[in-house]
Amino acid sequence: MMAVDDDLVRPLVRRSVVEGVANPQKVARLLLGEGQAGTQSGVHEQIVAGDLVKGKVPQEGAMRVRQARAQRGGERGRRAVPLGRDAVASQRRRAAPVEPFAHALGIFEKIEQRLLVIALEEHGVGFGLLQRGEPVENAAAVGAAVDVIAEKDEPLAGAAGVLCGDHLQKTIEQVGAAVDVAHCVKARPGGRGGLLTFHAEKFFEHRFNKRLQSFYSMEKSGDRVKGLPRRGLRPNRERLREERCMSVLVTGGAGYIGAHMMLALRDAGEPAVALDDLSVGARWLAPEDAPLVVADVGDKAGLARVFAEHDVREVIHFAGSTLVPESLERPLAYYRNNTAKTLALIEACAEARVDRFIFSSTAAVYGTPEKTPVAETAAIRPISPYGASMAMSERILADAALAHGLSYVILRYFNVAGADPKGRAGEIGRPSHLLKVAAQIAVGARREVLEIYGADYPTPDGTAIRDYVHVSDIADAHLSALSRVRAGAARLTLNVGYGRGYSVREMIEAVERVTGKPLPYEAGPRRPGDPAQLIADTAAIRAALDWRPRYDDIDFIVRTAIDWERRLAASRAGARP
Ligand SMILES: O=c1ccn([C@@H]2O[C@H](COP(=O)(O)OP(=O)(O)O[C@H]3O[C@H](CO)[C@@H](O)[C@H](O)[C@H]3O)[C@@H](O)[C@H]2O)c(=O)[nH]1
Repeated sequence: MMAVDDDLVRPLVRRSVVEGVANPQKVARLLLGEGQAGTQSGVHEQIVAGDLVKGKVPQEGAMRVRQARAQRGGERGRRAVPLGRDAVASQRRRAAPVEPFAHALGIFEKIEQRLLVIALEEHGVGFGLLQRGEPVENAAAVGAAVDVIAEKDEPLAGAAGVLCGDHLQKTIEQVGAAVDVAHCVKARPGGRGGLLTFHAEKFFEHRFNKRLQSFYSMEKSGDRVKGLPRRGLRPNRERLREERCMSVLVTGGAGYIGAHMMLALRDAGEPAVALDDLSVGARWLAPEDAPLVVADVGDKAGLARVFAEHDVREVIHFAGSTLVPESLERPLAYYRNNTAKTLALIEACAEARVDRFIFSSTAAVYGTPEKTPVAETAAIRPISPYGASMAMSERILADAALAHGLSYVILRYFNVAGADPKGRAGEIGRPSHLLKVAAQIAVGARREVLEIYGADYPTPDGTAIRDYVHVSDIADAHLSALSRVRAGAARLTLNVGYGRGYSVREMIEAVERVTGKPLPYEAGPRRPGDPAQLIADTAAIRAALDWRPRYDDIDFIVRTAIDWERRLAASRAGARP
């Protein structure tokens, strides 16, 4: 592998077209037409020239380049193979502008290479290939996002992966730990010598829209897509490029679900900014490498500043109060935090250029549904101030969307539970959620006995049934919703659940299975505001979004909650677990 000359790389990167071709012989083969078709010779010439300047191109490779150019003839052929920096510079000056173009080298199968190229072009993504150990700063000039891809089976120091925004200052070596490994089927991050195998399908799934994904699967299965040229779809590049530079605003980004959302966005290579007043969340819960604005979500002037400063066009709104029993004690706080502040946020969006909105709502808007599983078409009859405050916010958003051209997805989620499987985030404090309380008792962080709120419900074992959804799946649903609003105008309200429920007793049994210890509990009276049963009808979300839950396994959910609680218990109060 050869190092690419910085002076050469920088201007090329600035044009979003770096071909850090590792091996000049490969370049030669490409120019000879033996490799991937469709090369942009301007780029290759410059890179080859750069390699030649360093005197590292094997004679054979240089010869073949010469031959190739000679065969093509023309002026470019005649001035091929410059031998000094001046020649490189002059060639660089004369080189015609080139289209974004890339070779994925060895990471992808051929078909994937081509599709990757199409995808990157499609999305106007600044794209570059850097050498092992090459500082990523060389690519920083591209702007908001750079995809860095190294060769297959290359040591982790030249890791394969997706980088963006804040990672740009890191070298590829450092990136070994920082790189998104979510889309890698095999990864040993954090150390030298590991291998990352890039999982192209996952990459496409998360990064690109449905249309492209289906194109990808059809191409992969060998089908031709009728009416589409083989080199793909012609997008509005300007718009796509613009989108790549924006940040997604995550309100409540230092809270339980918001922090998972920030992680999911980072894992997907999406620049994001968190906004949180830290009343419930904590600074250390939000990813360290993402900006966190400490502000009130109802402060319109503050929001306008954040929108402008971070070029926000999309908002994912989590900030608010979420505890059913607390809402009965402090209803006005719930209407202020959840309804009035959401109104202020939507007003600020309407006044700015923010036109895509994902709203985290709740199954509590259904109250006690007549039918279970409950579909989105069911009557909205909340039985707690919490549910009512969120139902009002939903209505405000829907009305504002019609009048102000907002595109939105409302996600009504059922019982969020568990913690990040990698242990990076989880629920903190002493909220009243069943699994949180049970996990705290199980690890000794709470001394009391778990109280079952009602054992006389009309359910098989008498205890209330809920549809528990892993928090990372909730975050993924938001990512899918984001893709959906980007794909075109959307006004969708969708349940987020797995479509099956567990009773309180079944949850206790799951905790006992995972810990291998009995959990002390006793049955008490019903808790006001609790319906007997809440299970999602998931048909709508499965049809509307490309959301595929990854953690639909109650023992896994419980295990992540227990692991998180153990981390918290082991750390000193307030310290990062
Ligand atoms: O110590 C406890 C805590 C809870 N429960 C029961 O466990 C079930 C789940 O309760 P909890 O975890 O407090 O969640 P919910 O009250 O169902 O509300 C959650 O689920 C809603 C959607 O279903 C979300 O909107 C809310 O934000 C979220 O708090 C309910 O039947 C509770 O009565 C107990 O029996 N003992």
